[in-house]
Amino acid sequence: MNRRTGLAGSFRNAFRGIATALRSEPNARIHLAATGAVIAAGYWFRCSPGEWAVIAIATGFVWTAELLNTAIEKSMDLLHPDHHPLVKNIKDIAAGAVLLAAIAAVVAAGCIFLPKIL
Ligand SMILES: Nc1ncnc2c1ncn2[C@@H]1O[C@H](COP(=O)(O)OP(=O)(O)OP(=O)(O)O)[C@@H](O)[C@H]1O
Repeated sequence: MNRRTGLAGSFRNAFRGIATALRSEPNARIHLAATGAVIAAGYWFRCSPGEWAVIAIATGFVWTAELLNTAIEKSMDLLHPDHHPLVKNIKDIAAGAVLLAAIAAVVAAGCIFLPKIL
């Protein structure tokens, strides 16, 4: 924690970072819509506390991957704006992390909601 910023300032900066990602990344807005849909489904199907815990972990995992991916993309754009095969590898690997997190979240959602629907 930055002493001059303080705890409230650190939270403000973190929320500002999330808002920046939401404004600049279409994928982050897709995650936001998906998060809203999953929360609505959780209420609709009256999920148990254990199911809510899985939903929270899976959703947080996807958001964490997306925000880190965005930070890596922006870092690379700042450090090396020109086309470079290594930048491509770095960005593709970061995007791969988001994809894996999203697949895991879809599997978790399927395990929770499919038995309630079928
Ligand atoms: N400087 C670069 N050099 C080489 N390839 C790049 C470079 N910038 C982007 N790319 C390629 O284009 C893809 C998309 O990069 P971009 O920075 O536009 O992210 P994005 O469109 O926000 O993608 P994402 O869906 O991963 O968030 C990268 O995964 C990479 O394959």
